[in-house]
Formats: sequence, C-alpha cells, structure tokens
Amino acid sequence: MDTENRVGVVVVSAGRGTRMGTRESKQYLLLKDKPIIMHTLDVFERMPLVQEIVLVTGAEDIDRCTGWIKEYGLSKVVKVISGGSERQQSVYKGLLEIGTEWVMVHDGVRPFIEPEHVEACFRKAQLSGAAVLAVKVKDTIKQVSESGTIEATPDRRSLWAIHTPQAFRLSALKKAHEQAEADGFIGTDDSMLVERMGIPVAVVESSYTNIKITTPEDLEYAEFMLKRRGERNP
Ligand SMILES: Nc1ccn([C@@H]2O[C@H](COP(=O)(O)OP(=O)(O)OP(=O)(O)O)[C@@H](O)[C@H]2O)c(=O)n1
Ligand SMILES: C[C@](O)(CO)[C@H](O)COP(=O)(O)O
Repeated sequence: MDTENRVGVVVVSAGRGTRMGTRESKQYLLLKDKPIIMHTLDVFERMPLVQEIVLVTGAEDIDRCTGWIKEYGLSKVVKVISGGSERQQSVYKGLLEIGTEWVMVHDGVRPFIEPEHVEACFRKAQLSGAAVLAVKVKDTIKQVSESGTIEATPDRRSLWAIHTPQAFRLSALKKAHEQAEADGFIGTDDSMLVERMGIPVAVVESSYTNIKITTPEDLEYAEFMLKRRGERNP
C-alpha cells in the first residue's frame, strides 16, 4: 500500500477518569481480563490501513503499557509517551511523534469503534481534508442558563454527537493545535481547532455503539458489547 494510503494514529490515554470515580484510571480497567486501552489499540493494530500508532499515556503508566503492548503483540505501536494535563496537550504531544502524511486521533476509551467506520472516516478526510465520526442525537437538546432555565432549543435535525476517530492531514492538524495554543484556546475535540482555522470538516456517520467509556454504567454496557462481539466472532 502506498504512503498516501497509510495513516498514523494517536491514541490518547492520559486522562484521570474522574467521572468514572475508580481508583484505577478507567482506561486500565479490565474487560474480559484485558485492559480497555489494549482492546482499543487492537482494533487499529489489525487494520492494514494503519501504519503506526502512538500511545499517549500518563508518565507513571508508560512501563506497564509497554509491557502490555509486548504481551498482546501490538507491533504497530511505535511509541508510548507521556501526555499533558489537558486532552489537547496530550494529542499535540502525540502528533509530534507521527511520521505519516495523514493522522487520526482516537480516544483510548472508545474500544468499540468499527474498522469500517475508521476506514470511512479516513477516506472522507482524504477527499475533503478533514473528517470526524459522529451520530445523530436522539434526544431533544436544550441550551440551559446557569440558573437552570431553558434558553434555546436548537433544531435537532442539525445536531450530531461527535465521536473519534477524527482524521486530518498531519500538517493542518499540527498548525491548528499551534494556533490554539498561541490563542490560549482549549477545545473539547480536535475538529474544533481545525474549524477555527476556517477548514471545513466533514461528518461521517458512525455507530451508537462507539461509546466513550466515561461513567460507571458505561462499564456494564461495555461488558455486554464484548460478550456480543465474542458471540459473533467465537
Ligand atoms: N489530559 C488528558 C485528558 C484526557 N485524555 C484522554 O482523552 C480521552 C477522552 O477523555 P475523557 O473521556 O474525558 O477522559 P478523562 O479526562 O480521563 O475523563 P474525566 O474527564 O472523567 O476525568 C481519554 O481516552 C483520556 O484518557 C488524555 O489523553 N489526556
Ligand atoms: C473528543 C471527544 O471524544 C468527542 O466526543 C470528546 O469531546 C472528548 O471530551 P472529554 O471532555 O475529554 O470527554
């Protein structure tokens, strides 16, 4: 496969998981005896499209992650580095280690991403410059004031919940991060940084199962998802 058709992946895993409330950071909790982060890395490891993976983790977790990567035979993980205090800083540190023309950024705590959606996101980015996975919102979304009163009800037909991976030309994403840093701007995802550079970002439909494991009830759903996956691919 030529270099234009290969992509590097930054998997961010340096968060504390405060909303999960466990002593162990959520990305290292075991699902079917395997740390969540290893389930996530495994999806990208198996994709021919993926040339290299950079794992961004806590400084204190580098050694055990390196051990697991060997144990699970993840040959595409070329670097394990420490992240920053914000997700955005963790992503930027990962970008500095990527050597491919295209990059995808993925949350370490989204282990149920489907390879066909990863591929669709990358192909769309190659055509349009930048692309993210997302799902249409199912609820009615309200904008609520600090005092707890509804201020606005945006038209649901235009609302999407944004997922990862998010795919970009590496040079464009790096530039967007550097501009955000210079402006003191912190975004909750990478596409926000690219959008503010005036670059259009395409949205590709993902699956509702691509959850970000965030709060305790997500773990029960994750167990269910793994069981279902095991039954489908015994
Ligand atoms: N400084 C940070 C913060 C977050 N992340 C990663 O970004 C992803 C999405 O973040 P989130 O789910 O919010 O994770 P946490 O920040 O760990 O969770 P919380 O906000 O509940 O503390 C996770 O894989 C997390 O490890 C990161 O690499 N570096
Ligand atoms: C990048 C992201 O997963 C897209 O939904 C999300 O914005 C991460 O936000 P968090 O505050 O770190 O959970």
